[in-house]
Amino acid sequence: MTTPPIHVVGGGLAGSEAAWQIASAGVPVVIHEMRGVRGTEAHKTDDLAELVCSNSFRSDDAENNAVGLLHAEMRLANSLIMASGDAHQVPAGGALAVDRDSFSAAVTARLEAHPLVTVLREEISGLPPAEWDQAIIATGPLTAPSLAEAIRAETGADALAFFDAIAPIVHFDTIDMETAWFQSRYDKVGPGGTGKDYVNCPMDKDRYFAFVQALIDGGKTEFKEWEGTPYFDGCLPIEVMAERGVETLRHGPMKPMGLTNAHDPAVKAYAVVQLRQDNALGTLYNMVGFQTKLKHAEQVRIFRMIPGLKNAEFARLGGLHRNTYINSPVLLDGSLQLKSRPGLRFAGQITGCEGYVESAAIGLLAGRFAAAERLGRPLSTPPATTAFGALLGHITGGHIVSDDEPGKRSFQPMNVNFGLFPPLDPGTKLKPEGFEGRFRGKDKASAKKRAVTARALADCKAWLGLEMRQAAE
Ligand SMILES: Cc1cc2nc3c(=O)[nH]c(=O)nc-3n(C[C@H](O)[C@H](O)[C@H](O)COP(=O)(O)OP(=O)(O)OC[C@H]3O[C@@H](n4cnc5c(N)ncnc54)[C@H](O)[C@@H]3O)c2cc1C
Repeated sequence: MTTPPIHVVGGGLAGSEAAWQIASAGVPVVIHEMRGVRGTEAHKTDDLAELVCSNSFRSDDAENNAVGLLHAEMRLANSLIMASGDAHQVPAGGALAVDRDSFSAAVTARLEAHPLVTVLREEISGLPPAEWDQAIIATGPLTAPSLAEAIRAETGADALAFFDAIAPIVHFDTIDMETAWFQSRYDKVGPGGTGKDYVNCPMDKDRYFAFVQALIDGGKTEFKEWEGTPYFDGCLPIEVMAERGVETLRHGPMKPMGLTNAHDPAVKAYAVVQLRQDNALGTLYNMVGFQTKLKHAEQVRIFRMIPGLKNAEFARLGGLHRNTYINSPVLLDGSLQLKSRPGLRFAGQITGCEGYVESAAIGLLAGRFAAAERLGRPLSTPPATTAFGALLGHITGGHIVSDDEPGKRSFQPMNVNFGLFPPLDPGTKLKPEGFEGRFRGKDKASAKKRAVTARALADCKAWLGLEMRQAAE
């Protein structure tokens, strides 16, 4: 009996990788890609896995950088995107940058040449039909409107964002807690909360005025034509609010009411910046209401003016652009399957990851999960200690829903970063063998990264080994 195919909708970074993984497992796959029949606002060619903007896969340093680690794990997992990236790289220092045309042409050629892969050029305008018992939707940030509408109808009105308003995210251990303090407004205790769920950074009047002026003067990123509708109600960029009047922010996201400075209760702050826990581990905090289209370097400069954030390191900077992504932590199970429609998976940026590499990595996982299911093998998910697992955890469950605004989604797209990984075991030896002299903060931070990446690669190899044994049984 022939194995029925798995259908992949969208032949971008995620869909191409998913299809490759499925075919490599010996299962037939059909890619349905609309380019060739209908274009998007950003793609320029009909090639699969087109890079719509930069040609960089970012750092290739697997020891010290989370995306470099993800590269390494993907190479271990027979990634087509990484193999093609490596084969078509151009000099870029420690980064992996590629010749975009030959990269996409190579991905297209490998897929088209594979005997188990069929590429159909067509737009899929509704959810997959019932006869596609196994399907993956990987239609990306620019999903065609009719399919987006069908997804919205299936998942509920609040479940699909069409516009991405992102606020910066800060590594908690870089916040100065001698200046900032934990407190929820009016000490309100929400479900699962403690009344101390926010980090608060106080400002006096002079600092506040200087900060508002810096926001107004700061360099902004211009909207591109395709970015269409400027803003959604309720997510105005912080600098646009600042331009509406010097007191606007103090009556909006920076209001000081219901907060008492734990370090100096007698002094009332003129304004307060709040940060909300962003992941279950408590290693990342997002700046509440600080969605912005300031240029990245300007964000770093201006947000470090905030007391308590002088030395802040950002896991992600803010931005505003059209995006289509689902509320994955609510809608998907741990194997990227839509809870309401078993057999239908999502992959790539539409799941709420961000970036070429992350999208391809989630495509890789969705492809492996779907193939395992088709072949009747047990589904094994990557350990949380790996970059694969950390990213999957972010998408399928690792975020916090706000206590103060019940029902409000707090899940936002993100690149892979060290804040998503579980902490090291307390006894982990960080000092290299034979290390003499002072082990300074900087040495410790790099040693920690190296320990996290070494653990990840070992656990990833063990996971892939287990999968191979299961395949052989
Ligand atoms: C303007 C812009 C600039 C970006 N710049 C960068 C950057 O510099 N670096 C970076 O890392 N990331 C960047 N990104 C994000 C990047 O696009 C994604 O991370 C990555 O391409 C997502 O991969 P994907 O496979 O999920 O989606 P895509 O690569 O977009 O692939 C989705 C595919 O689905 C197809 N499709 C859509 N709807 C349908 C349908 N109904 N039927 C059939 N096919 C359909 C599309 O034609 C497309 O080929 C940018 C995104 C945008 C929009």
